[in-house]
Parts: sequence; structure tokens; C-alpha cells
Amino acid sequence: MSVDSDGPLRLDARAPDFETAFAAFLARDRDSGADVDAVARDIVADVRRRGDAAVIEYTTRFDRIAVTPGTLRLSAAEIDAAASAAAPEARAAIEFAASRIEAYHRRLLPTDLDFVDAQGVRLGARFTALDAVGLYVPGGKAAYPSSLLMNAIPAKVAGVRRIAMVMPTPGGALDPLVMCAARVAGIDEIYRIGGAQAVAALAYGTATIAPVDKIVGPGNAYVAAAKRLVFGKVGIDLIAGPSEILVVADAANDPSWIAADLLSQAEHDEAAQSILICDDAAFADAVCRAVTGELKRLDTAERAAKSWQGNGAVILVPSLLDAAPIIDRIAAEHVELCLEPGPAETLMRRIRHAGAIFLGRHTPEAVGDYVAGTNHVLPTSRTARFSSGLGVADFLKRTSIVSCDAEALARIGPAAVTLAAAEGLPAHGRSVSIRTNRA
Ligand SMILES: NC(=O)c1ccc[n+]([C@@H]2O[C@H](COP(=O)([O-])OP(=O)(O)OC[C@H]3O[C@@H](n4cnc5c(N)ncnc54)[C@H](O)[C@@H]3O)[C@@H](O)[C@H]2O)c1
Ligand SMILES: N[C@H](CO)Cc1c[nH]c[nH+]1
Ligand SMILES: [Zn+2]
Repeated sequence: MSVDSDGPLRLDARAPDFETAFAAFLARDRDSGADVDAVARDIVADVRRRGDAAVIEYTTRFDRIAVTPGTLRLSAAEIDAAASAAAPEARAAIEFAASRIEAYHRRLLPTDLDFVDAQGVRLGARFTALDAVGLYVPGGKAAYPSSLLMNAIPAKVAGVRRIAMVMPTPGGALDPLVMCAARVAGIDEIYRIGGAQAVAALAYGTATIAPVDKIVGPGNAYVAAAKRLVFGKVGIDLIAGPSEILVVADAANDPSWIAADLLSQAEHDEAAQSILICDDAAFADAVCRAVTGELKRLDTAERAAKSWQGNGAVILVPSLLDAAPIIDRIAAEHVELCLEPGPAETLMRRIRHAGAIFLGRHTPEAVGDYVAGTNHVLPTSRTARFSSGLGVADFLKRTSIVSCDAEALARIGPAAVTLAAAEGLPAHGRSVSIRTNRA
């Protein structure tokens, strides 16, 4: 294991200490700590107790704006005025992205199930949309119109009736493109609040904000902590942490393309993580030099450099096609396979744990962030081992349907009577036998 003076951690899968070093790398915690949880807990409890008054106080404190119960919600005229300030080219890009996201998510809609099995029992599964969803759109340090689309469109496609959006507006400014995206996605219930107080308001409701059934959308550590706290009262989506990218690249790639890809996620956050897996040490060196060069072009260089140097890694492996076990243990949010089509396909089929996989030399991850149509809210921090990115299923519930006629009950009922007796629940058994023993 080694660390370049201005480069990321370097690991070699052939080195005798690789397993220890790799395990230590995977065990690193990039999330923030206990203080945040305590602050969020206090805010959530206060909003639950004092409703609008608490929401207004925290909004004034954290976002430096004066609000009243009457101005918490944006008026239609405000939304339209802000949206109309969006540049035409940006508006067209939002509309283009929205149409692709909608088309992809329509294909994710599950179909209901309804069949009669061999015993004559009718069985089914019916999907219904949630009634009311709270959509958190982050707005503290940057505006994310793309994230609004990624959260709102699947909800709309699923058929959610009410979507209440919250977004902090530091200093009071409304981001034109976020408002434009809200209009394109058909969102009109928008509150200028953020942080833990917005999550609590959506979960418990206030005099001004009706409660919702589920809260989705990314946010900072306070938002994530608040979502964990209100879970159970409402549903929540996955908690997406700092962004990650894992690029698997052979030496035939242009090092500057790979460097650009690594930095595309590093620039999100100092806690973001970019990893390169390659099979050629000279190519790894060339990519690291290219990262240094690319950083000079970026306004976000300071943040990206801290992420790359503090959390990045270069892992040298003997064979890229045999790297699936290492890739699976990282279980990254995004995996890019910058290989020829055949090897990319082979390796993709071997990978089991990844939020999203991008195949080939011309599929930079950033297309997934904006315009591919797939969702960019994806599992991070190795949670791709057990969870998936946001989709229409997050806005649906499944109800099972069962129907027996007398013959079908006579066929399957006796086993239920036996099991009820075994569990010491005679009323269960009686509700079956009272029907089957009528003769
Ligand atoms: N995974 C994704 O798909 C995705 C997409 C977009 C953004 N993000 C992430 O979302 C996050 C957005 O964070 P952000 O900060 O810009 O906006 P944010 O809207 O999540 O948070 C801003 C709010 O945080 C609260 N806050 C700030 N400091 C606080 C403090 N000291 N005590 C209590 N509350 C405090 C305030 O209420 C403020 O309104 C970033 O980490 C970004 O990377 C993720
Ligand atoms: N890559 C981020 C999720 O990890 C999503 C995003 C929003 N805008 C650009 N990128
Ligand atoms: Zn991104």
C-alpha cells in the first residue's frame, strides 16, 4: 500500500498485504458523525412540538430569510416568474432530460398479477400508488434541477396524487432552472424550507403543510439524519451519501478521458470517492498525471482534489475480467467499464453489486446523471449490496389478492387448520374448518 504525495491511495492486488489494505480502505467511514444526529433530533422534535413557528425560526436561522405561515409556500406567480428567467437552452435540456427519464421509468412500471393456481385458488398482486409524497430538493450549496426530475418523474409515472416539494432558498433567491424543472415535472406545491425542519414538517405536518406518506430526495447530513429519524412515521427512500465512481479501464483508453470521469464525481463533495481499477501501472501513472492536468481546468478543483487525494484509490489488478470480486466488494454507486464492447459485456455480467453500470468507452457516468433516462439517485457507501436506485417501485405499494371457492378451500384449508393448531391459535383453525366441515 502506498500514498503519492499529491495522489490517491495505491493498492496492488498481487501484493501480499493487499487483503489487509483493501479491507481497511473499504472500512473507511466517509459519512459525518454523531453531532449531526443530535442536532437533527432536536430540530425534528421541536418542529413536531411547535409546527410552523419552529419551521420559520430554523428557516430564518439557517437560510437567512424572513418567512411567515402565509409565505412558506411559493405562489404560482413566483414559480412562473423564476422559471421564466431560465435560459432557453437550459430549459430545452431540462425538457429533453425529462422526456427520457419519463420514457425509461414508464418501462419500469410493474404489471399486476392475477392467476388461478393448480388447487383452484385465485392469487394476485395489485400495485397502487402512494397518496402523498414529500420531495426534498437540496438547495444549500448548489441547485440540483436534475435531481428534482429524478425524484419527481418516477413519482408522477407511478401515479402519486400529491407531491409536496421542499427546498431551502438561502438568502431568498429562487433558482430559475429548479423552478423550470418543477414546472416541467408538474410540481406546484413548493415550500421554501430545507434541512431537518423541512423533513419534520413533511413527516408530522404543520398548520400550513399537510403531512405526507413518504419522503424522498437527496440532501446533506442533516437531511439524511432527519429522514432516518422520521422513518416509521413515514416511508423514506434510500439515503444517498457522498457520490462515488469506480472506473475499470484498460491501457487503450485516453488517460485524460478517464481522469475527467474520476473527477466528475469527485467534484461533488470532498467526501466523494473516485476509484480506478486497471491492469497497467504505467497507464495508472498516466491517469494520475492527467487528473492533475484536468484539475487545472475546473472551478471545482479544490473540492475535487481533496476528494481524489483523501478518498480516491488506484487499484492495480492482474486481469480486469477477473476483477468482479473486487468490484463487488466496493459495491460502488457508479461503475464505468471503459473497455472494448466484448470484455465490457462479459465483466458487466459478472458484477453483482453496483448502483449503475456504464458500458464502453463512450458512456461517461455523467450521461446517467442527466440524460440517459435512468435514475441518478443510487445507493452509496457499499449499500448497493442490498439496495437499488430510485425507481417507480419506490412510489408504489403491492397488495396481495386471494380468493378461494368452496372446492379450493377444501383443498388447501386442512393444512391451515393443522398449522393453526400447531401454533396454538384455535380461532384461526375454526375460521377455516367452520367452512370446510359444513356437511
Ligand atoms: N445522490 C444524489 O443523487 C444527490 C443529488 C444532488 C445532491 N446530492 C447531495 O445533496 C447534498 C446537498 O447538500 P446542501 O448542503 O447543498 O443542501 P441541503 O438542502 O441538503 O441542506 C441545506 C440545509 O441544511 C441545513 N443545515 C445546514 N447547516 C446546518 C447546521 N449547522 N445545523 C442544522 N442544519 C443545518 C439547513 O437547514 C439548510 O437549509 C450534497 O451533499 C450533495 O452532494 C446528492
Ligand atoms: N452524481 C450525483 C449522484 O451521485 C447526481 C448528480 C446531480 N447532478 C449531477 N450529478
Ligand atoms: Zn454527479
